[in-house]
Amino acid sequence: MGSVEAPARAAVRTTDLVKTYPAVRSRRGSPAAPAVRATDGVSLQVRRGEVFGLLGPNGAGKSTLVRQLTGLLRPDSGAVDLLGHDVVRHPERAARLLAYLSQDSSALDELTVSLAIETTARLRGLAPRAARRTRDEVLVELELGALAGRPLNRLSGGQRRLACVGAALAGERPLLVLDEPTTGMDPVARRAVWAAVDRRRERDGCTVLLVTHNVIEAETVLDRVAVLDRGRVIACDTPGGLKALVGDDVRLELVWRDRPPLEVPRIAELRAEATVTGRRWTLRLPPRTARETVTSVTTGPAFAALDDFTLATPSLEDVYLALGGRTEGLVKA
Ligand SMILES: Nc1ncnc2c1ncn2[C@@H]1O[C@H](COP(=O)(O)OP(=O)(O)OP(=O)(O)O)[C@@H](O)[C@H]1O
Repeated sequence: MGSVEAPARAAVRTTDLVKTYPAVRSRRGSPAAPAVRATDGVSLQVRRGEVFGLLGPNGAGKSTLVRQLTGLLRPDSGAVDLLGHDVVRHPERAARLLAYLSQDSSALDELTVSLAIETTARLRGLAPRAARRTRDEVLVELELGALAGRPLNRLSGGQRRLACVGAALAGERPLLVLDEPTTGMDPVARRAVWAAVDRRRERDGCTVLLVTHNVIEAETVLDRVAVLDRGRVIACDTPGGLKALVGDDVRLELVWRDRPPLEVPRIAELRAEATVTGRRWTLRLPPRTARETVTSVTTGPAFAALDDFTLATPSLEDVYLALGGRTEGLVKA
C-alpha cells in the first residue's frame, strides 16, 4: 500500500482510520441494531495526480470512509491528511481542498442546471466572470447545453446526476471526490464524465478519488484500486496488478438456447465445473483449455444448442471473488 511513499507526493493519506456507528436499542415496533464498525483500520495513500478507486459491495464502508476524508464525519480514531492538512483536527479545511459529489446531493435541486454550476463555482471562490466562464465550459464538456435552463428537480435521474457532476467540476479544487458519479447515466453521459475527469487530471493535475460499484468502469478509468470489504482494505494495486493475483485463468461463458446437450461427453464434463445461472454456464479455465473448449463447442454437435459464448481475461470481479468477497453489490455494466 505504498507506505514508503514520499509525503510530498501523497494527496490523501489515511492512517488506521476507525469509525463505529453506535448500536441502537430496540423501541416499540422497531428492532434493535447492533453497532457497525464501518471502517476498521483503513490505511491508504492516494498519490497526487492519480485516479484512485474504492471498490466494494454494498455496506463495505466506502461512503463512510469518504465522509471522513471530506471532513463531514469525525473518525473515532486514526488520521487523515489531505495535501498536507490534518482534516481530523481541521475539518473545515477540507472544503477548500476538495470538491465532493455525494451519493445523494439535493442541495441544488431548486436551481437551474446553469445556475447550480455557476453558484457552486462562486461558492468555491471564483470571481463572477470566471464563474460564468467555468459554467459555460462545463455545460459544453458534459453536453448539458440543452438542459441548462431547467431546474434540477425537473430532470430525469441520469440528467440530474450529470448536472451534479457538472457542479462538482466547477471551481478549482486540487482533489475531486466522486461517490458513484455515473449512477443512472446512459453510456454517452458516462463517457462525457470520464473524459471531463481525465481532462481535470491532465490539464490541472487534479487527484481523483472515485467510489464505484462498476467493475468495468473501474478497470478502464482507474490508476489504482483499493478493494474494501466489511470496513477493511482487502487489496490495493493497479487493476493489472490485482488481476495478476488470480493468475491467468480466463472466464468462458456459454449460453444455451434451451437445454444444454448433456449427452455430449465434453458438455457433461463441463457441467461439473460450471457455475450455472439459468441458461448461462460460467467456467474458469487455463487459456489453452478454454480455447480447446471453444473449438469443441463451436464445431461439434453441441453448436446447434449454443446461443452465445464469450471468452474473457480476468476482471476485477474475478479478483474480488478470489479475495473471498461477496458478489452482491458488484455490478457489471
Ligand atoms: N448513519 C449510520 N448509522 C448506522 N450505520 C450506518 C450508518 N451509515 C452506514 N451505516 C452502516 O455502515 C456500514 C458501511 O456503510 P457505507 O454506507 O459506508 O457503505 P458503502 O460501501 O458506501 O455502501 P454502498 O455501496 O451501499 O453505498 C454498513 O453496514 C451500513 O449499514
